[in-house]
Amino acid sequence: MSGMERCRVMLEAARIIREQREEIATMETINNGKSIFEARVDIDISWQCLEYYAGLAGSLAGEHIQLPGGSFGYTRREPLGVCVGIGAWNYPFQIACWKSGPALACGNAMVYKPSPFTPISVVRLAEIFTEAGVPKGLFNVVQGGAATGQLLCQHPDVAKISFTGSVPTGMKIMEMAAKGIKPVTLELGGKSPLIIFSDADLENAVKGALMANFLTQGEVCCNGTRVFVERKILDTFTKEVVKRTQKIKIGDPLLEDTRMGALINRPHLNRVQGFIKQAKEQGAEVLCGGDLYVPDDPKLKNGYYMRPCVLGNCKDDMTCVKEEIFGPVMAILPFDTEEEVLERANATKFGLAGGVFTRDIQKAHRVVAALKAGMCFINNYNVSPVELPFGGYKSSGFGRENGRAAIEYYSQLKTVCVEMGDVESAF
Ligand SMILES: NC(=O)C1=CN([C@@H]2O[C@H](COP(=O)(O)OP(=O)(O)OC[C@H]3O[C@@H](n4cnc5c(N)ncnc54)[C@H](O)[C@@H]3O)[C@@H](O)[C@H]2O)C=CC1
Ligand SMILES: C[N+](C)(C)CCCC(=O)O
Repeated sequence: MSGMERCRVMLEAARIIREQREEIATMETINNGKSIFEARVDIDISWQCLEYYAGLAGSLAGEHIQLPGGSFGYTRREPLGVCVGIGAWNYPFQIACWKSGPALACGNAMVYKPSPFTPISVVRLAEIFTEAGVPKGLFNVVQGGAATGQLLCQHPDVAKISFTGSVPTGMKIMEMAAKGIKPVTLELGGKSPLIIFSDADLENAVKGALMANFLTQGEVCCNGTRVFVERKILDTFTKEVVKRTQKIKIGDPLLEDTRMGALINRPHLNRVQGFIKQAKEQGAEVLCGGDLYVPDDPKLKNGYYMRPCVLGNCKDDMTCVKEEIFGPVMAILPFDTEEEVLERANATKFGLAGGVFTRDIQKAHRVVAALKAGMCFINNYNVSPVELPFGGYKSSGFGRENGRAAIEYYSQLKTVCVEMGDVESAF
Protein backbone atom coordinates (compact mmCIF):
# COMPACT_ATOMS: atom_id res chain seq x y z
CA MET A 1 0.00 0.00 0.00
CA SER A 2 1.05 3.60 -0.42
CA GLY A 3 1.61 5.71 2.67
CA MET A 4 -1.74 7.46 2.15
CA GLU A 5 -3.54 4.11 1.95
CA ARG A 6 -1.89 2.95 5.16
CA CYS A 7 -2.85 6.27 6.73
CA ARG A 8 -6.54 5.72 5.93
CA VAL A 9 -6.57 2.20 7.42
CA MET A 10 -4.79 3.32 10.57
CA LEU A 11 -7.13 6.27 11.03
CA GLU A 12 -10.03 3.84 10.82
CA ALA A 13 -8.41 1.61 13.47
CA ALA A 14 -7.96 4.68 15.70
CA ARG A 15 -11.62 5.60 15.16
CA ILE A 16 -12.82 2.11 16.14
CA ILE A 17 -10.70 2.16 19.30
CA ARG A 18 -12.16 5.57 20.20
CA GLU A 19 -15.66 4.26 19.58
CA GLN A 20 -15.03 1.13 21.71
CA ARG A 21 -13.05 2.99 24.39
CA GLU A 22 -15.22 1.86 27.28
CA GLU A 23 -15.30 -1.80 26.26
CA ILE A 24 -11.54 -1.96 25.66
CA ALA A 25 -10.77 -0.09 28.91
CA THR A 26 -12.92 -2.58 30.83
CA MET A 27 -11.11 -5.45 29.14
CA GLU A 28 -7.75 -3.87 30.02
CA THR A 29 -8.78 -3.45 33.65
CA ILE A 30 -9.68 -7.14 33.84
CA ASN A 31 -6.50 -8.00 31.94
CA ASN A 32 -4.10 -6.05 34.16
CA GLY A 33 -5.82 -5.05 37.41
CA LYS A 34 -5.33 -1.28 36.98
CA SER A 35 -8.23 1.07 37.69
CA ILE A 36 -10.78 1.69 34.95
CA PHE A 37 -10.03 5.40 35.41
CA GLU A 38 -6.46 4.80 34.27
CA ALA A 39 -7.30 2.19 31.65
CA ARG A 40 -9.40 4.82 29.83
CA VAL A 41 -6.35 7.09 29.68
CA ASP A 42 -4.26 4.21 28.31
CA ILE A 43 -6.81 3.57 25.57
CA ASP A 44 -6.86 7.26 24.67
CA ILE A 45 -3.07 7.32 24.39
CA SER A 46 -3.34 4.18 22.24
CA TRP A 47 -5.70 5.60 19.60
CA GLN A 48 -3.79 8.89 19.64
CA CYS A 49 -0.64 6.91 18.84
CA LEU A 50 -2.25 5.22 15.83
CA GLU A 51 -3.68 8.55 14.69
CA TYR A 52 -0.27 10.21 14.98
CA TYR A 53 1.51 7.52 12.92
CA ALA A 54 -1.33 7.47 10.41
CA GLY A 55 -0.49 11.15 9.86
CA LEU A 56 3.19 10.38 9.37
CA ALA A 57 2.52 7.40 7.04
CA GLY A 58 1.31 9.72 4.30
CA SER A 59 4.34 11.97 4.49
CA LEU A 60 7.22 9.46 4.66
CA ALA A 61 9.73 10.37 2.01
CA GLY A 62 13.37 10.21 1.06
CA GLU A 63 15.50 13.06 -0.23
CA HIS A 64 16.97 14.12 -3.53
CA ILE A 65 20.64 15.06 -3.61
CA GLN A 66 22.18 16.84 -6.58
CA LEU A 67 25.67 15.65 -7.65
CA PRO A 68 28.25 17.18 -10.03
CA GLY A 69 27.65 16.97 -13.77
CA GLY A 70 23.89 16.58 -13.54
CA SER A 71 24.10 13.24 -11.77
CA PHE A 72 22.07 12.88 -8.62
CA GLY A 73 21.12 10.56 -5.85
CA TYR A 74 18.00 9.92 -3.91
CA THR A 75 17.00 7.98 -0.84
CA ARG A 76 13.99 5.74 -0.37
CA ARG A 77 12.63 5.10 3.10
CA GLU A 78 11.80 1.41 2.97
CA PRO A 79 10.23 -0.95 5.52
CA LEU A 80 12.38 -3.48 7.37
CA GLY A 81 10.07 -6.44 6.84
CA VAL A 82 8.58 -8.58 9.60
CA CYS A 83 9.05 -6.89 12.97
CA VAL A 84 8.58 -8.69 16.27
CA GLY A 85 7.04 -6.85 19.20
CA ILE A 86 7.39 -8.31 22.70
CA GLY A 87 5.49 -6.56 25.45
CA ALA A 88 5.38 -6.28 29.24
CA TRP A 89 2.21 -6.68 31.30
CA ASN A 90 1.83 -3.17 32.72
CA TYR A 91 0.44 -1.35 29.66
CA PRO A 92 -0.66 -4.26 27.43
CA PHE A 93 -2.83 -2.43 24.87
CA GLN A 94 -0.76 0.75 24.88
CA ILE A 95 2.60 -0.99 24.41
CA ALA A 96 1.12 -2.92 21.46
CA CYS A 97 0.00 0.37 19.88
CA TRP A 98 3.34 2.09 20.56
CA LYS A 99 5.00 -0.72 18.60
CA SER A 100 2.46 -1.52 15.88
CA GLY A 101 1.69 2.17 15.14
CA PRO A 102 5.11 3.10 13.74
CA ALA A 103 5.70 -0.45 12.42
CA LEU A 104 2.59 -0.47 10.23
CA ALA A 105 2.94 3.21 9.27
CA CYS A 106 6.36 2.39 7.79
CA GLY A 107 4.96 -0.55 5.83
CA ASN A 108 6.20 -3.43 7.98
CA ALA A 109 4.35 -6.50 9.18
CA MET A 110 4.33 -7.26 12.90
CA VAL A 111 4.18 -10.40 14.98
CA TYR A 112 3.31 -9.37 18.51
CA LYS A 113 3.74 -11.40 21.67
CA PRO A 114 2.07 -9.99 24.76
CA SER A 115 3.10 -11.00 28.27
CA PRO A 116 1.41 -14.27 29.27
CA PHE A 117 0.04 -12.38 32.31
CA THR A 118 -1.97 -10.04 30.07
CA PRO A 119 -2.83 -11.93 26.89
CA ILE A 120 -6.29 -10.53 26.15
CA SER A 121 -6.52 -6.92 24.98
CA VAL A 122 -3.97 -7.14 22.18
CA VAL A 123 -6.17 -9.77 20.53
CA ARG A 124 -8.88 -7.13 20.42
CA LEU A 125 -6.36 -4.79 18.79
CA ALA A 126 -5.69 -7.41 16.09
CA GLU A 127 -9.44 -7.74 15.46
CA ILE A 128 -9.75 -3.97 15.19
CA PHE A 129 -6.88 -3.77 12.71
CA THR A 130 -8.58 -6.42 10.56
CA GLU A 131 -11.91 -4.63 10.79
CA ALA A 132 -10.20 -1.39 9.77
CA GLY A 133 -8.74 -2.97 6.62
CA VAL A 134 -5.26 -4.13 7.63
CA PRO A 135 -4.55 -7.01 5.22
CA LYS A 136 -4.73 -10.51 6.67
CA GLY A 137 -1.44 -11.61 8.21
CA LEU A 138 0.03 -8.13 8.54
CA PHE A 139 -0.53 -7.82 12.28
CA ASN A 140 -0.37 -11.11 14.16
CA VAL A 141 -0.60 -12.07 17.79
CA VAL A 142 1.30 -15.06 19.13
CA GLN A 143 0.68 -16.06 22.73
CA GLY A 144 3.34 -17.52 24.97
CA GLY A 145 6.16 -16.89 27.39
CA ALA A 146 9.95 -16.82 27.22
CA ALA A 147 10.30 -19.86 24.92
CA THR A 148 7.90 -18.36 22.36
CA GLY A 149 9.70 -15.03 22.61
CA GLN A 150 13.02 -16.75 21.93
CA LEU A 151 11.70 -18.54 18.86
CA LEU A 152 10.42 -15.25 17.49
CA CYS A 153 13.75 -13.48 18.11
CA GLN A 154 15.76 -16.28 16.52
CA HIS A 155 13.58 -16.69 13.43
CA PRO A 156 15.61 -15.96 10.30
CA ASP A 157 12.72 -14.16 8.60
CA VAL A 158 12.39 -11.61 11.39
CA ALA A 159 13.99 -8.27 10.49
CA LYS A 160 13.66 -6.35 13.76
CA ILE A 161 12.77 -6.80 17.41
CA SER A 162 11.16 -4.22 19.63
CA PHE A 163 11.09 -5.24 23.26
CA THR A 164 9.57 -3.76 26.41
CA GLY A 165 10.42 -5.50 29.64
CA SER A 166 13.11 -6.09 32.20
CA VAL A 167 16.85 -5.49 31.86
CA PRO A 168 17.85 -9.19 32.17
CA THR A 169 15.43 -10.21 29.39
CA GLY A 170 16.57 -7.21 27.33
CA MET A 171 20.13 -8.52 27.47
CA LYS A 172 19.02 -11.93 26.22
CA ILE A 173 17.04 -10.34 23.39
CA MET A 174 20.07 -8.29 22.35
CA GLU A 175 22.25 -11.40 22.32
CA MET A 176 19.78 -13.24 20.10
CA ALA A 177 19.45 -10.19 17.84
CA ALA A 178 23.25 -9.97 17.58
CA LYS A 179 23.41 -13.51 16.18
CA GLY A 180 21.06 -12.52 13.37
CA ILE A 181 22.43 -8.91 12.97
CA LYS A 182 18.93 -7.62 13.69
CA PRO A 183 18.24 -4.11 14.92
CA VAL A 184 16.57 -3.92 18.33
CA THR A 185 14.65 -1.36 20.30
CA LEU A 186 14.90 -1.99 24.04
CA GLU A 187 12.54 -0.25 26.47
CA LEU A 188 13.78 -1.52 29.82
CA GLY A 189 13.46 -0.71 33.49
CA GLY A 190 14.39 2.35 35.50
CA LYS A 191 14.95 3.93 38.90
CA SER A 192 14.34 7.48 37.89
CA PRO A 193 15.01 10.59 39.98
CA LEU A 194 12.46 13.30 40.65
CA ILE A 195 14.04 16.48 42.04
CA ILE A 196 11.91 18.89 44.04
CA PHE A 197 13.51 22.29 44.71
CA SER A 198 12.27 24.45 47.57
CA ASP A 199 11.04 27.16 45.17
CA ALA A 200 8.64 24.71 43.46
CA ASP A 201 4.88 25.17 43.55
CA LEU A 202 4.29 22.77 46.44
CA GLU A 203 0.82 21.67 45.37
CA ASN A 204 2.06 20.73 41.89
CA ALA A 205 5.20 19.10 43.24
CA VAL A 206 3.15 16.87 45.55
CA LYS A 207 0.77 15.94 42.75
CA GLY A 208 3.79 15.30 40.50
CA ALA A 209 5.36 12.97 43.06
CA LEU A 210 2.15 10.93 43.28
CA MET A 211 1.89 10.78 39.47
CA ALA A 212 5.53 9.72 39.36
CA ASN A 213 4.97 6.79 41.71
CA PHE A 214 1.47 5.45 41.94
CA LEU A 215 0.02 5.04 38.45
CA THR A 216 -0.76 1.40 37.61
CA GLN A 217 0.05 0.30 41.18
CA GLY A 218 3.55 1.69 40.70
CA GLU A 219 4.23 -0.81 37.93
CA VAL A 220 5.59 1.79 35.52
CA CYS A 221 9.06 1.67 34.02
CA CYS A 222 9.62 5.44 33.96
CA ASN A 223 8.43 6.09 37.53
CA GLY A 224 10.32 8.72 39.51
CA THR A 225 10.82 6.50 42.53
CA ARG A 226 13.79 8.39 43.99
CA VAL A 227 12.19 11.61 45.13
CA PHE A 228 14.96 14.08 46.06
CA VAL A 229 13.56 16.91 48.16
CA GLU A 230 15.47 20.09 49.09
CA ARG A 231 15.95 19.87 52.83
CA LYS A 232 14.25 23.22 53.54
CA ILE A 233 10.87 21.81 52.47
CA LEU A 234 11.42 18.16 53.39
CA ASP A 235 8.97 18.09 56.32
CA THR A 236 6.17 20.06 54.66
CA PHE A 237 6.50 18.11 51.42
CA THR A 238 6.70 14.71 53.11
CA LYS A 239 3.68 15.38 55.33
CA GLU A 240 1.57 16.40 52.36
CA VAL A 241 2.69 13.44 50.22
CA VAL A 242 1.92 10.99 53.02
CA LYS A 243 -1.50 12.57 53.63
CA ARG A 244 -2.46 12.30 49.94
CA THR A 245 -1.02 8.79 49.58
CA GLN A 246 -3.16 7.58 52.48
CA LYS A 247 -6.23 8.95 50.72
CA ILE A 248 -5.70 6.93 47.51
CA LYS A 249 -8.77 4.77 47.03
CA ILE A 250 -7.70 1.14 46.63
CA GLY A 251 -9.98 -1.73 45.63
CA ASP A 252 -12.14 -3.13 42.84
CA PRO A 253 -10.52 -1.63 39.75
CA LEU A 254 -13.83 -1.61 37.89
CA LEU A 255 -15.39 0.88 40.31
CA GLU A 256 -15.51 4.51 39.14
CA ASP A 257 -13.84 6.01 42.21
CA THR A 258 -11.01 3.45 42.56
CA ARG A 259 -7.59 4.95 41.89
CA MET A 260 -5.39 1.93 42.67
CA GLY A 261 -6.22 -1.63 41.68
CA ALA A 262 -4.41 -4.92 42.16
CA LEU A 263 -0.80 -5.79 41.41
CA ILE A 264 -0.21 -8.20 38.56
CA ASN A 265 0.17 -11.46 40.48
CA ARG A 266 1.02 -13.00 43.85
CA PRO A 267 4.77 -13.55 43.27
CA HIS A 268 5.15 -9.93 42.19
CA LEU A 269 3.20 -8.67 45.22
CA ASN A 270 5.47 -10.77 47.47
CA ARG A 271 8.52 -9.36 45.71
CA VAL A 272 7.39 -5.77 46.24
CA GLN A 273 6.69 -6.46 49.90
CA GLY A 274 10.08 -8.13 50.20
CA PHE A 275 11.69 -4.85 49.10
CA ILE A 276 9.77 -2.97 51.83
CA LYS A 277 10.83 -5.48 54.48
CA GLN A 278 14.44 -5.16 53.37
CA ALA A 279 14.16 -1.35 53.35
CA LYS A 280 13.08 -1.44 57.01
CA GLU A 281 15.97 -3.77 57.87
CA GLN A 282 18.36 -1.36 56.19
CA GLY A 283 17.06 1.58 58.25
CA ALA A 284 14.34 3.18 56.12
CA GLU A 285 11.18 4.31 57.83
CA VAL A 286 7.77 3.33 56.48
CA LEU A 287 5.85 6.61 56.64
CA CYS A 288 2.67 5.01 55.32
CA GLY A 289 1.34 1.90 53.58
CA GLY A 290 3.33 -1.09 52.42
CA ASP A 291 0.96 -3.58 54.00
CA LEU A 292 -1.56 -5.80 52.26
CA TYR A 293 -4.98 -4.35 51.61
CA VAL A 294 -8.03 -6.58 51.92
CA PRO A 295 -11.14 -5.07 50.34
CA ASP A 296 -14.49 -5.45 52.14
CA ASP A 297 -16.02 -7.20 49.14
CA PRO A 298 -15.60 -10.93 49.94
CA LYS A 299 -15.03 -11.83 46.29
CA LEU A 300 -11.91 -9.63 46.27
CA LYS A 301 -10.39 -10.89 49.49
CA ASN A 302 -7.69 -12.93 47.72
CA GLY A 303 -6.74 -10.06 45.41
CA TYR A 304 -3.17 -8.78 45.11
CA TYR A 305 -3.81 -5.43 46.77
CA MET A 306 -1.39 -3.41 48.87
CA ARG A 307 -1.40 0.07 50.34
CA PRO A 308 0.87 2.52 48.52
CA CYS A 309 4.02 3.09 50.53
CA VAL A 310 6.19 6.13 51.24
CA LEU A 311 9.66 5.48 52.65
CA GLY A 312 11.51 8.12 54.69
CA ASN A 313 14.99 8.12 56.16
CA CYS A 314 16.35 6.63 52.94
CA LYS A 315 20.04 6.54 51.99
CA ASP A 316 21.43 6.27 48.46
CA ASP A 317 23.03 2.89 49.07
CA MET A 318 19.86 1.12 50.28
CA THR A 319 18.42 -1.57 48.01
CA CYS A 320 15.05 0.25 47.89
CA VAL A 321 16.87 3.29 46.43
CA LYS A 322 19.10 1.36 44.03
CA GLU A 323 16.85 -1.34 42.56
CA GLU A 324 13.67 -1.08 40.53
CA ILE A 325 10.78 -2.26 42.74
CA PHE A 326 8.02 -1.94 40.12
CA GLY A 327 5.37 -1.43 42.79
CA PRO A 328 3.78 1.48 44.72
CA VAL A 329 6.84 2.40 46.77
CA MET A 330 8.25 5.95 46.86
CA ALA A 331 11.61 6.70 48.47
CA ILE A 332 12.13 10.24 49.77
CA LEU A 333 15.72 11.53 49.92
CA PRO A 334 16.73 14.98 51.20
CA PHE A 335 19.36 17.08 49.41
CA ASP A 336 21.08 20.44 49.95
CA THR A 337 22.60 21.68 46.68
CA GLU A 338 21.95 21.41 42.95
CA GLU A 339 25.40 20.01 42.28
CA GLU A 340 25.01 17.35 44.95
CA VAL A 341 21.55 16.25 43.82
CA LEU A 342 22.62 15.95 40.19
CA GLU A 343 25.51 13.72 41.10
CA ARG A 344 23.26 11.51 43.22
CA ALA A 345 20.45 11.49 40.65
CA ASN A 346 22.83 10.26 37.96
CA ALA A 347 24.55 7.67 40.17
CA THR A 348 22.52 4.75 38.80
CA LYS A 349 22.89 2.13 36.11
CA PHE A 350 19.48 3.16 34.74
CA GLY A 351 18.61 6.23 32.67
CA LEU A 352 15.01 6.05 31.55
CA ALA A 353 13.45 9.21 32.96
CA GLY A 354 13.87 12.12 35.35
CA GLY A 355 11.96 15.12 36.56
CA VAL A 356 12.41 18.48 38.18
CA PHE A 357 10.01 20.82 39.96
CA THR A 358 11.13 24.45 40.32
CA ARG A 359 9.86 27.92 39.44
CA ASP A 360 13.33 28.93 38.23
CA ILE A 361 13.37 28.30 34.48
CA GLN A 362 17.12 28.51 34.11
CA LYS A 363 17.62 25.98 36.88
CA ALA A 364 14.98 23.69 35.37
CA HIS A 365 16.67 23.57 31.98
CA ARG A 366 20.16 23.34 33.49
CA VAL A 367 19.11 20.38 35.62
CA VAL A 368 17.40 18.40 32.84
CA ALA A 369 20.37 19.06 30.55
CA ALA A 370 22.61 17.42 33.17
CA LEU A 371 20.33 14.45 33.84
CA LYS A 372 21.50 11.27 32.14
CA ALA A 373 18.02 10.09 31.17
CA GLY A 374 16.07 9.76 27.93
CA MET A 375 12.74 11.24 29.06
CA CYS A 376 12.78 14.33 31.27
CA PHE A 377 9.89 16.25 32.73
CA ILE A 378 9.83 19.85 33.98
CA ASN A 379 7.03 20.63 36.46
CA ASN A 380 5.04 17.48 35.69
CA TYR A 381 5.67 13.74 35.55
CA ASN A 382 4.45 10.66 33.63
CA VAL A 383 2.39 12.48 31.05
CA SER A 384 2.86 10.86 27.65
CA PRO A 385 2.08 12.92 24.59
CA VAL A 386 2.55 10.53 21.65
CA GLU A 387 4.30 13.31 19.73
CA LEU A 388 7.33 13.08 22.05
CA PRO A 389 9.99 10.37 21.69
CA PHE A 390 10.26 8.02 24.66
CA GLY A 391 13.18 5.77 25.58
CA GLY A 392 16.20 5.24 27.76
CA TYR A 393 19.85 5.99 28.31
CA LYS A 394 22.33 3.52 29.84
CA SER A 395 20.85 0.17 31.02
CA SER A 396 17.31 1.43 30.41
CA GLY A 397 17.79 0.60 26.76
CA PHE A 398 18.00 2.38 23.41
CA GLY A 399 15.90 3.22 20.43
CA ARG A 400 12.84 5.43 20.78
CA GLU A 401 9.10 4.89 20.70
CA ASN A 402 6.62 7.66 19.90
CA GLY A 403 7.32 10.88 18.04
CA ARG A 404 8.96 11.17 14.62
CA ALA A 405 12.04 9.48 16.07
CA ALA A 406 10.38 6.04 16.00
CA ILE A 407 10.28 6.14 12.19
CA GLU A 408 14.07 5.72 12.20
CA TYR A 409 13.68 2.49 14.12
CA TYR A 410 11.07 0.90 11.84
CA SER A 411 12.49 1.74 8.43
CA GLN A 412 15.75 1.64 6.50
CA LEU A 413 17.21 3.97 3.96
CA LYS A 414 18.07 2.86 0.47
CA THR A 415 20.39 5.17 -1.42
CA VAL A 416 20.16 5.28 -5.20
CA CYS A 417 23.04 6.87 -7.12
CA VAL A 418 22.09 7.93 -10.67
CA GLU A 419 24.72 8.58 -13.37
CA MET A 420 23.64 11.09 -15.99
CA GLY A 421 26.91 11.01 -18.00
CA ASP A 422 29.21 8.26 -19.20
CA VAL A 423 31.07 5.83 -17.02
CA GLU A 424 34.60 7.00 -16.30
CA SER A 425 36.28 3.66 -15.96
CA ALA A 426 39.53 3.12 -14.12
CA PHE A 427 40.21 0.21 -16.45
N1 LIG B 1 10.95 1.00 29.36
C1 LIG B 1 9.69 0.65 29.22
O1 LIG B 1 9.01 1.19 28.37
C2 LIG B 1 9.08 -0.40 30.10
C3 LIG B 1 9.86 -1.29 30.81
N2 LIG B 1 9.27 -2.26 31.58
C4 LIG B 1 10.11 -3.14 32.40
O2 LIG B 1 9.59 -4.46 32.33
C5 LIG B 1 9.72 -5.16 33.57
C6 LIG B 1 8.40 -5.79 33.97
O3 LIG B 1 7.85 -6.47 32.91
P1 LIG B 1 7.94 -8.07 32.78
O4 LIG B 1 6.86 -8.48 31.86
O5 LIG B 1 8.04 -8.68 34.12
O6 LIG B 1 9.37 -8.21 32.05
P2 LIG B 1 10.01 -9.51 31.40
O7 LIG B 1 11.31 -9.07 30.89
O8 LIG B 1 9.97 -10.66 32.33
O9 LIG B 1 9.03 -9.90 30.22
C7 LIG B 1 8.74 -9.02 29.16
C8 LIG B 1 8.31 -9.81 27.94
O10 LIG B 1 9.39 -10.60 27.45
C9 LIG B 1 9.00 -11.96 27.32
N3 LIG B 1 10.18 -12.77 27.57
C10 LIG B 1 10.65 -13.22 28.77
N4 LIG B 1 11.81 -13.90 28.61
C11 LIG B 1 12.09 -13.88 27.27
C12 LIG B 1 13.16 -14.37 26.48
N5 LIG B 1 14.19 -15.05 27.01
N6 LIG B 1 13.13 -14.17 25.14
C13 LIG B 1 12.13 -13.47 24.58
N7 LIG B 1 11.08 -12.97 25.28
C14 LIG B 1 11.07 -13.16 26.61
C15 LIG B 1 7.88 -12.12 28.33
O11 LIG B 1 7.06 -13.22 28.02
C16 LIG B 1 7.16 -10.79 28.19
O12 LIG B 1 6.32 -10.78 27.06
C17 LIG B 1 10.19 -4.12 34.54
O13 LIG B 1 11.56 -4.28 34.78
C18 LIG B 1 9.98 -2.78 33.82
O14 LIG B 1 10.85 -1.78 34.18
C19 LIG B 1 7.94 -2.39 31.63
C20 LIG B 1 7.13 -1.53 30.94
C21 LIG B 1 7.65 -0.45 30.15
C1 LIG C 1 2.15 5.98 30.13
N1 LIG C 1 3.23 6.11 31.08
C2 LIG C 1 4.05 7.27 30.74
C3 LIG C 1 2.69 6.33 32.41
C4 LIG C 1 4.06 4.90 31.14
C5 LIG C 1 4.61 4.44 29.82
C6 LIG C 1 5.77 3.50 29.93
C7 LIG C 1 5.43 2.11 30.35
O1 LIG C 1 4.98 1.34 29.48
O2 LIG C 1 5.66 1.78 31.52
